[in-house]
Amino acid sequence: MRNVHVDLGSKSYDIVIDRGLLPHVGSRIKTLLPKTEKIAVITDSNVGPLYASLLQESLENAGFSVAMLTFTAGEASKNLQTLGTLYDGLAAAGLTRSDALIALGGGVTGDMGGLAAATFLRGISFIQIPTSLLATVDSSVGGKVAVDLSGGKNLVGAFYQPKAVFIDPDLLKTLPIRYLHDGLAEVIKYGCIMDKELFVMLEKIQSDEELLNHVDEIIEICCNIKARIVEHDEFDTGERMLLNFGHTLGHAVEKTFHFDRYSHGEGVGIGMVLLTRQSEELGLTERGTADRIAALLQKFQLPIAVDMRRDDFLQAIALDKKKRGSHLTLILLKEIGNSFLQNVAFHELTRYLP
Ligand SMILES: NC(=O)c1ccc[n+]([C@@H]2O[C@H](COP(=O)([O-])OP(=O)(O)OC[C@H]3O[C@@H](n4cnc5c(N)ncnc54)[C@H](O)[C@@H]3O)[C@@H](O)[C@H]2O)c1
Ligand SMILES: O=C(O)C(=O)C[C@@H](O)[C@H](O)[C@H](O)COP(=O)(O)O
Ligand SMILES: [Zn+2]
Repeated sequence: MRNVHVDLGSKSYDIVIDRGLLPHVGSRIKTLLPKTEKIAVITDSNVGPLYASLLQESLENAGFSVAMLTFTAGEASKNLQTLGTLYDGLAAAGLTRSDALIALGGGVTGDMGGLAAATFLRGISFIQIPTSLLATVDSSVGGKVAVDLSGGKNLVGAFYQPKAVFIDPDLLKTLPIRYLHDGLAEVIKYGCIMDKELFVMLEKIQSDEELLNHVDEIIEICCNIKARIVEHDEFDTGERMLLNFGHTLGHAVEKTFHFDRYSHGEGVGIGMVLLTRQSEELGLTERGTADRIAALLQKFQLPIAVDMRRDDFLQAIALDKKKRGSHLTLILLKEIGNSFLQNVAFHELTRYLP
């Protein structure tokens, strides 16, 4: 078992990483939330049929009554309409303020379930049980919860920390390869922004099988990086923005293709390469860095280019959450493992765009 503690004062919590954890998670949650009687589990149409009954049984054995709410899998569901349906489900299940919500699934489930937990009855206890690589290494940690608008990614959301994150890496065995690679893009991101050793370790991995053999260690490394950043900057006013490397262009890619062509990790991968190529041209990044990132992404069948024009990027970036008035904060690399924030006037942004 591995444990990563997130130290946020009264909002502190543990990330537990343990194979075979899911069938035993009910008793752990009972210890954590002794006054809770009812738990709503939010899951999607792929993950539900695989794992919901195992979780339900574990929760019921621990004495909870359980309401299961399922939505259609995919980023295109991460919106206000689905959220509204979830609120109706929570109300119909009769949840009270001492009850709790569990998100069982990938980042879409965690982000939307978290926003439901943050807002239903003005906030009920929230637990993350991430099931995709991306959710284990990134989205289940740190408390960013949100849904998309057609105008942009994660535009309606909150900062709402979970009471615990329970990771059972055995669940990754059923994850489709496309989404294993999608999650890897965020792992590569961590390597790029502050862990050269992690990046080099990924460069040495030659197959998906080898990747899965290292996955517990990779999850622990990434959760530790994110936990330390979030402890310093929970509300994304400085250092936390480094976690957004590749996301300004990546979110633009996702939005431009209506959230159904490129997955989040695919968008982030494209964003990391395109931005780093430009910053190399501007003399801000060590030469060869973009090629190195691109080679690593390509080894795991991730895209490194996109059919978009500069105007498409500009339009989509207009609502980026790192924009303050007429300035936008970009995240750039000096070299692999070394990142910095660059404040750019919006009218000068084209210098950084492909
Ligand atoms: N809050 C944050 O800090 C944060 C961080 C990174 C990404 N995100 C968000 O996370 C989302 C992407 O997450 P994702 O890649 O997990 O997407 P996702 O939730 O759509 O999951 C990807 C696909 O894998 C399936 N799946 C998940 N776990 C499975 C399993 N164990 N077995 C079989 N199928 C499984 C899902 O049903 C889905 O089809 C995006 O919306 C992104 O914006 C949020
Ligand atoms: O936790 C963070 O902070 C991140 O930026 C992690 C990102 O991987 C994640 O995609 C996040 O949801 C993006 O945040 P946003 O504020 O740009 O919506
Ligand atoms: Zn991300």
